[in-house]
Amino acid sequence: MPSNKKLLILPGDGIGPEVMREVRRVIDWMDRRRAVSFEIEERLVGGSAIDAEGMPCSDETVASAKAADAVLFGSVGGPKWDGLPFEKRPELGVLRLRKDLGLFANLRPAVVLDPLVEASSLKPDIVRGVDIMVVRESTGGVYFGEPRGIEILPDGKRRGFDTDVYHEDEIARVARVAFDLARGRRKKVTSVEKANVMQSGRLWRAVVGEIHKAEYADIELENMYADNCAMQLCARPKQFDVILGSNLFGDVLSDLAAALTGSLGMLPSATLGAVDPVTGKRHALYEPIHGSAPDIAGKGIANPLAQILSFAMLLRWSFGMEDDAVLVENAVGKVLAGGLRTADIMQPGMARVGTSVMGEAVVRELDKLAA
Ligand SMILES: NC(=O)C1=CN([C@@H]2O[C@H](COP(=O)(O)OP(=O)(O)OC[C@H]3O[C@@H](n4cnc5c(N)ncnc54)[C@H](O)[C@@H]3O)[C@@H](O)[C@H]2O)C=CC1
Ligand SMILES: CC(C)CC(=O)C(=O)O
Ligand SMILES: [Mg+2]
Repeated sequence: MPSNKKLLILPGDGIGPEVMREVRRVIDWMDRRRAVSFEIEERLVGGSAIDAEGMPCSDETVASAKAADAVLFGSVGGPKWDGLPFEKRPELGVLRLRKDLGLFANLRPAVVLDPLVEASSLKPDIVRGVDIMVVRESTGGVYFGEPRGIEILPDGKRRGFDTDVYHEDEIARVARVAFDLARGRRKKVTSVEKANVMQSGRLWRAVVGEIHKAEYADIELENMYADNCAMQLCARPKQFDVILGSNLFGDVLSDLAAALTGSLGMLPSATLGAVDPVTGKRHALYEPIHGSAPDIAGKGIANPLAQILSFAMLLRWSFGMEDDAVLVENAVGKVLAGGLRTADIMQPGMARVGTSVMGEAVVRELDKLAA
């Protein structure tokens, strides 16, 4: 008996709708071939929502996201909206969804797939076998802290300011997510901050240490300054298992980790809320870690694999469909092993393809794997 899963799809701007089109092929395949039926609603978000609805994320969209079993998100932003006042920018669409749905833990797996070892800008020996989970806090810190602004001083000069602020409970809950994940992996958490120069970083280190001591003595905890972590990610990435960081540090370090895998176009993510003790459900949003890539939007060359792998994370984390999540991941692996490459991961001797051909190839591999 097919079960209905409510899915809200928000393609967004730039390459968002282009890569989302390829995920729709995978969803259609799941609908056809597996015992699952997706009830899909699609809405605008980001710049396209500003143009049509006057705001980057309407109350109706937030309500739909809350009612859905999961949200699949593309990306927002672009030069067309760069001149808008700060409080009207497209990026506020995704920030609002994270905040209003309580999506505090952003899981960003950076896995170097064997066929792409040579696609990384780092030496093969350095990146082969890298498998890192970045856990980024995603509803607090400097992206949300008040006060913030740009003020004019008496001398006519401008002064810009933001506030990096964390309550200890915000640190504790995301730390538990990281430690729990590490328990199912290689049992190591590297917590990154700048405790040497930031008060919020001092609190971060203290709280993570307390949670570790009280609840996770079986896990190795390493504290590392964020700047050192950036260097270590390039020099010796295999030392890392789970990296835990604030909204800002997790954002920056996961883009860096993406470079190890070959491209930003390869990294999916899941942003999860707390499990409701009554219903056992949680809000969740799945998105690639990349943005709207205005430099390649409209050219049909964007890599859709991060978006497709985000759908695999959705199957795993929101719908408990582990086998199907692995099936999608294996299909992606097969396509790459077969030599197809979008421009961002192109290597000598491989076949360069566009966004649609890559999406079609994933569906063909799904057919073969499921035969
Ligand atoms: N969650 C979201 O919606 C995010 C939105 N943004 C927004 O996206 C816009 C562009 O930001 P950028 O800093 O340029 O970051 P970006 O991630 O959009 O692009 C950075 C570079 O990576 C390349 N790239 C990204 N995704 C790719 C893919 N799937 N296939 C091939 N190449 C890919 C781009 O072509 C570009 O050269 C901005 O408005 C930014 O605020 C940025 C990050 C996240
Ligand atoms: C709000 C986003 C544009 C921030 C970002 O870069 C991200 O979440 O990856
Ligand atoms: Mg980012």
